[in-house]
Amino acid sequence: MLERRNPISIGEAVKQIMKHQISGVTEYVSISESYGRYLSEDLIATSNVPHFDRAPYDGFAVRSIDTLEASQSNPVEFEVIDHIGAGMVSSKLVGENQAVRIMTGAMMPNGTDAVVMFEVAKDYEKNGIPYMSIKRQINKGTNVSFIGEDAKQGEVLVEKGTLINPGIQAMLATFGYKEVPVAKKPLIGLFATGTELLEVDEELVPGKIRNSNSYMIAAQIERAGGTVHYYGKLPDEFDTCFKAVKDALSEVDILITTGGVSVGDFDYLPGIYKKLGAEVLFNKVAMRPGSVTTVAIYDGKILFGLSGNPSACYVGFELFTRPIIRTQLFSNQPHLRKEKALLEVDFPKANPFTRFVRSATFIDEGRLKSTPSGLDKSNIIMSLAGANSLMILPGGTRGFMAGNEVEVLLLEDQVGSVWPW
Ligand SMILES: Nc1nc2c(c(=O)[nH]1)N[C@H]1C(S)=C(S)[C@@H](COP(=O)(O)OP(=O)(O)OC[C@H]3O[C@@H](n4cnc5c(N)ncnc54)[C@H](O)[C@@H]3O)O[C@H]1N2
Ligand code: MOO
Ligand SMILES: [Mg+2]
Repeated sequence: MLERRNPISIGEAVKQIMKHQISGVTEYVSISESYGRYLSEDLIATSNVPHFDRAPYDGFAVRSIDTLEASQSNPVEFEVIDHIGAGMVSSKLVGENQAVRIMTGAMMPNGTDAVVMFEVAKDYEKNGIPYMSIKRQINKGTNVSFIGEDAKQGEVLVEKGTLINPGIQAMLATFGYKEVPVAKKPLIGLFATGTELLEVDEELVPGKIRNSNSYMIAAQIERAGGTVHYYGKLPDEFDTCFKAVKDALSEVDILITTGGVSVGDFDYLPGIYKKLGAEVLFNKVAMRPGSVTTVAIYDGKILFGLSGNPSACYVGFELFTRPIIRTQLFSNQPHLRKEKALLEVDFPKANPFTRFVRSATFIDEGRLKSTPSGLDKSNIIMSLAGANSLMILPGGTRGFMAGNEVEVLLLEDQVGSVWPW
């Protein structure tokens, strides 16, 4: 007899899963390999940057007090007593009406408090001694890059869980991180189930299709920041599937299966969870696509039973698996970022379930707009290629029209959100 399933809300489903989140683990990698990884600790300034006052221009370091009388009609003359470039330190103490010829990046000499750019000075020699003169007053601090201007020691600069980008690479080097604490990439096991599945290099035959979900999910895992262990595809045979799933669970903390999770005669995942003695958190969610998404817990491990239908599988992963992976990457904002966008097309038909329409969201004249990236059916593959977002059309009795404001979940974004529901 057909088992009746009770759909739970999306928010409740996410909440249930997040109760079983797995903590992240730190590993150290060389700075040259840290680009694209996620910080596992807050990045704190270990020193002031710069850690000495320095010149931001090529010119002359002076005591501003000596420039007070300078004007167009009254040039003030300075004796140039030293000459330094970046990396050099002047040993001179600069006195009244003295200056040091200084290059960008060099440390301000003792006694000086301003830099006169070459462009506003006139330099010359008298009896083999270098001099310069200026015709304007320079305020204290002019053209000085002060200690701590860029970062103050002890300041938290980047939060843990952040993707390391080229700018963060520069910071890491600035603060002397030869080895960088990053989140160990979570390892996620993956099976595709279905007797109909062909390998990617097999010829098409009647009734069979190529297994596309494995490659799609593997890429989604990578995009989320994890590593995939692909175990291969399984035929719809209970014993084979049961053994394969059980064995894999001794190797990974998170196991994804795709297919075989609905109420069909060859949908064996529900029976497998039962025989394992796994706790099924839910097996129906009030959403489209992905309503059959099932999540179970076994021995502290999370089993994601994603739908076999490609679009449903894709959406199930992004809503339910991604935040688990991002939490293991130390993110405090593990969910997809939610923004408001203007709908580009009509969806006149109401749907009792909340829909996640694969869509292309773009900026037009300063506003986010969103349009479906293909057919809105759960068995569709082609709409996924152009999807950079999931447009949320809340379930209910009304349809939606072009120009309505809708919420979109951004798939390629790195910021994420704390809780989008
Ligand atoms: N009587 C009912 N039938 C169905 C229901 C229902 O509630 N009552 N739910 C429908 C919904 S919604 C979905 S979604 C699908 C989910 O099916 P399963 O998760 O059990 O997946 P399968 O039956 O194994 O396959 C469904 C579909 O997807 C294709 N598929 C499977 N794996 C792959 C793969 N790796 N790559 C590409 N395509 C794949 C498969 O060939 C099927 O066409 O159930 C509905 N039925
Ligand atoms: O789970 Mo099905 O995707 O609602 O299409
Ligand atoms: Mg099925």
